[in-house]
Amino acid sequence: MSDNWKLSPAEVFDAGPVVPVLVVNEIEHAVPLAHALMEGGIKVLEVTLRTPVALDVISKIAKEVPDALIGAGTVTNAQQLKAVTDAGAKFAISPGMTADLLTAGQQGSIPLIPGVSSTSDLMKGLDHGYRYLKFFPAEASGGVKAIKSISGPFPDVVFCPTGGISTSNYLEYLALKNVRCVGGSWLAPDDAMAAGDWARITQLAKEAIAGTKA
Ligand SMILES: O=C(O)C(=O)C[C@H](O)[C@H](O)COP(=O)(O)O
Repeated sequence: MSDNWKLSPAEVFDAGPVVPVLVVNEIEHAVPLAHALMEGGIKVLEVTLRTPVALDVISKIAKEVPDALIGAGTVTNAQQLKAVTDAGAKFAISPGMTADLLTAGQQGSIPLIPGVSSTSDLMKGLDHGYRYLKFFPAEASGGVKAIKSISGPFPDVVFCPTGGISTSNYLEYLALKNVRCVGGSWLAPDDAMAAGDWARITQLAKEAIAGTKA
C-alpha cells in the first residue's frame, strides 16, 4: 500500500463481508439506495463508472450519506482515478490493472484495489506494493478452487472476488482464508433499481449479512 492513502485497503475489506456492485442510472436513486443498503447492514458501497451519472452519484452519497463507505468501481485509468477521488470516493476498485493505473494509485490519496485473474498480474501488483486485490471475473476464472490454489504460493495476498457471485456461492468464497469480502450485483438487481424497490434491496442486504453470521 501507499503512504499517501488516507485509509488502508484492509479497512475497506474489513468494512463488511459483502460489497454491492452498483450500476446507478438515475441520480435520484443515489441517496435512497445508499440508505436501503445501510438499513440492511451494508455500509461499503461500490458505484461503478458504467453510467453517465456515476461520478455525481458518488459525490452525492459522499456528501449526503457520510456514514457510508463510498467507493468507485470500474476505474480503469489514471484520469478516472483522479475523477473519482475528486468526487469524494473513499476507495477505488478496478477490474484489472495497467502499469499506469498502478503508479497513479500509489501517488493518489485513496486506496486502489486492482483486479487480477492470473498469477502473473498478481505478481505485477505485488511489485507495485498491492497486496489487497480484486479477483475478477471470479467464477469464470476458476472461482473458489483458483483462489484456494493461489494461497499456496501467495499466502499474504488478500482477495475480494467479484463476477458471478450470488447467494448460492458467496459463503464458499468467504470461507477461504485469503478472501476477506466478496462483491456482486446481486444485492441491487437492475429491476429493483429501476422500480425504486428499496425495501427489496434492504431485504437482500439483510439476508446476505445474516448468511455470513449463520
Ligand atoms: O464493473 C466493475 O468494476 C467490475 O469489475 C465488474 C463487477 O465487479 C462485476 O461485473 C460484478 O459481477 P456480477 O456480480 O456477476 O454482476
